Amino acid sequence: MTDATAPPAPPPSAPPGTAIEVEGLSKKFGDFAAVDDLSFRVQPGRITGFLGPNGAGKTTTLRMLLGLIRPSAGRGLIGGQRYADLPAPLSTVGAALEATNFHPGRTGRNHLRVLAATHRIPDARVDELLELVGIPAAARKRAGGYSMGMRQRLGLAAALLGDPDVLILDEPANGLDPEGIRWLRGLLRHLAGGGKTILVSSHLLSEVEQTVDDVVIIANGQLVRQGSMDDLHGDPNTLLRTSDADRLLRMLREGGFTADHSPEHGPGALRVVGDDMVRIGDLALAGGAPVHEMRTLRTDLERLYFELTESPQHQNRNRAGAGPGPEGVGPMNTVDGEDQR
Ligand SMILES: Nc1ncnc2c1ncn2[C@@H]1O[C@H](COP(=O)(O)OP(=O)(O)OP(=O)(O)O)[C@@H](O)[C@H]1O
Repeated sequence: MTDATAPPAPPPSAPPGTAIEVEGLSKKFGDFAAVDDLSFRVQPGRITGFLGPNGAGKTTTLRMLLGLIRPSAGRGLIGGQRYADLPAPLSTVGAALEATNFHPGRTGRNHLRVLAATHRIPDARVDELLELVGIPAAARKRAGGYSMGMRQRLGLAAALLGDPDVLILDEPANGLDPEGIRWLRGLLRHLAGGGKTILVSSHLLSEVEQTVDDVVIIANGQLVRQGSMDDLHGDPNTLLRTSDADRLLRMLREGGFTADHSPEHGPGALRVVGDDMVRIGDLALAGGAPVHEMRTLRTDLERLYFELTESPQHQNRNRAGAGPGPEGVGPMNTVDGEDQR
């Protein structure tokens, strides 16, 4: 029987889950603004990469979100509340900030059991999590002998102990081998699929590129870009190579495509807006134009990331005057390249 006086159910479009909201967050250490008027939102059910070069202010931001240090201005909210005001922090937010803060003489399993006991979580949950993070046997050894990757896995298990709605992980892929990174990707995808809100920091876009749905990119404590990975990738184009470029270009335009010569890709190259290769290929075949190459052109994200975070405006304050960045990619490089896949 239904109660006619009951409040109506929330509309199905209301996003379930717990969002993270960062509003004008700042942190000064003396005169130094480690985080500077930073605002962004992290959506439930999605994995968000929190990206920025070393020293950009990622850890400081996460520490403020978790109430470990006090903001100089602004606030970080989890489900609309400051961390300190959460009635059930362990089941709201799980965090793994550093992979080193385990008692070296205690086994990983005991570490989790102690943590679990203080929150009346049964030991069975500990064993379940050790299975989940892939260290059921190793967790019976002392944590002091753990590799970085094992400490990361144990930290993740600790973060998941209270089955929280929100996961905040600082550089969780550090110390994991490629197989471990693939495993982590699968686990985070699974957790986000269950509605969890996941914020993962990294100083490498390439490390999280295949893992995250959204990105928040910061440099020198300030926001430089926020959006989905699709936004970051931009619209795909198609590169075509032919021995009869003028003719094929005419045919493509008559077929409704926006296209042009692309001399930077060599002789006979055409760039077509969009990636409808079936229609493009059919058009070329129908017109009898030989196609020697056809592939999708995408923004080179690694270059874009350096462009965003190392532009003259955002050049890393910790490396000012230190010359160009990794592999000679310096602030003067522009984002006109695409990857070759
Ligand atoms: N307690 C502190 N006192 C003074 N400066 C600090 C303090 N904590 C952090 N900083 C400085 O604030 C800046 C941001 O540091 P933070 O650790 O937040 O960067 P990060 O983006 O997490 O870098 P990384 O990727 O290297 O971990 C750095 O220049 C750092 O030296």
